[in-house]
Amino acid sequence: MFKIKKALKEMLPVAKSGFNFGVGRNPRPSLSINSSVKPFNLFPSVGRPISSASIQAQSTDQEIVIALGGNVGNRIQNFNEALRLMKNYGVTVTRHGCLYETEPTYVTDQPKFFNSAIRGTTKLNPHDLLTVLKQIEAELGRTSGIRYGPRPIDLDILFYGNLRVNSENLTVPHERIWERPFVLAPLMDLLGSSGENDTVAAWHSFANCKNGLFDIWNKLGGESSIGNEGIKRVLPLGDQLVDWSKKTHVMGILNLTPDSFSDGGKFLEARDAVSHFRSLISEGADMVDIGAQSTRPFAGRLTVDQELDRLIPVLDEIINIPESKGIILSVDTFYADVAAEAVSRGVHVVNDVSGGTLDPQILGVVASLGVPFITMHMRGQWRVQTYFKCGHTRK
Ligand SMILES: Nc1ncnc2c1ncn2[C@@H]1O[C@H](COP(=O)(O)OP(=O)(O)OP(=O)(O)O)[C@@H](O)[C@H]1O
Ligand SMILES: Nc1nc2c(c(=O)[nH]1)N=C(CO)CN2
Repeated sequence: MFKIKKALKEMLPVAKSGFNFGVGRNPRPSLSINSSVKPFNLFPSVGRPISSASIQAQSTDQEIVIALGGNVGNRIQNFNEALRLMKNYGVTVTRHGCLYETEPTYVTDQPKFFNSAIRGTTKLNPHDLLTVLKQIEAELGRTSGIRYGPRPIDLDILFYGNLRVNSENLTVPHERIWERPFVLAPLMDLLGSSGENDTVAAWHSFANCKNGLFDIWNKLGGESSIGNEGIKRVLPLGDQLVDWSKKTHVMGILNLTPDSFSDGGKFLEARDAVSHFRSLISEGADMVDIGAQSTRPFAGRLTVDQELDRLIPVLDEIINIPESKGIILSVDTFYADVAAEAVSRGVHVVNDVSGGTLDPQILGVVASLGVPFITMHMRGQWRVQTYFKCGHTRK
């Protein structure tokens, strides 16, 4: 009872004020969300149908999965905008699936789709969530077109807590999950290797197979179908769409440091560094990671300015040589300011050996730059990494 009251109290401000449609570049029409529970048929995955009293308990956070698809306009911009709006309107995104480029199904004479899925939590009830998703689709320019035809964005509710919903305008789990590789592939990215909690166990149970959703996915081809069957795992980097499923990509390392293990001191001069960059490319590197700060044990730490002084002259030369066209560049740094400067000069990826722990600004900065972030794990403090052996530390 306490939980229900608390949940209703938490929902009240939302219900009173509506969601913040005014935020962002364009003023948006306001949508008032009525948080009261609408009538719908509920059949919990296990056990008896839920009574209306317990329906209200769903206004506490529920775990949900939403599938995204779209094949009209700037697909990545539409996905990003849909995610931003979802967050604004009451969905907390907790996990992102990978991004897939997929051949159109059902109606095949239309452009390729982007597909992905997110896992999140929401206090919106299922029908209010559907209303919000329809509103976002409309805001992103979706108009009623042909069934299964082209659209800037399609947002489908795959799962809502452990509930089954069957109403005139909403069916959860989504009816066509089971036949769609473009839905199952990103859904797999959102699941742990086995049931993580009761809600995820319920999602598996909806599949009516011994190994739940994993069996359904494997029947449709599973991981080995990615890259072959009209479904590619992709990542937009600058103006390229990189297909990660086509082959193993090789990353070359360019250390602009005096003291790194393998090549310290060899490429301090810009001329030598650029020449090494060229030879990495000629030997088949698809990506080059450029770092000016040594993170080996006992290395002294450079300031932002010192790191930039080493990095920028080399970076500027590399960006301007023809060989760098089509090559993915990453900057190996743990400083937010170095990451921002490198990206402004054309670097595609930020690679942080400290996983965001040495400069707390870096995660927010990289998020606002909108570039991929490689998060590395470092054992213990930088200076003592080698002392972490078999779980013991030495002072
Ligand atoms: N789980 C669900 N998620 C989203 N919409 C749903 C769901 N269940 C039923 N619907 C209903 O389906 C209607 C049609 O949805 P939509 O226009 O997205 O169809 P579609 O994209 O052409 O096909 P599909 O939903 O199979 O991908 C929606 O207006 C909505 O009322
Ligand atoms: N590959 C792919 N094909 C589709 C998709 C989609 O998201 N991806 N959505 C459709 C409309 O629901 C119809 N066909």
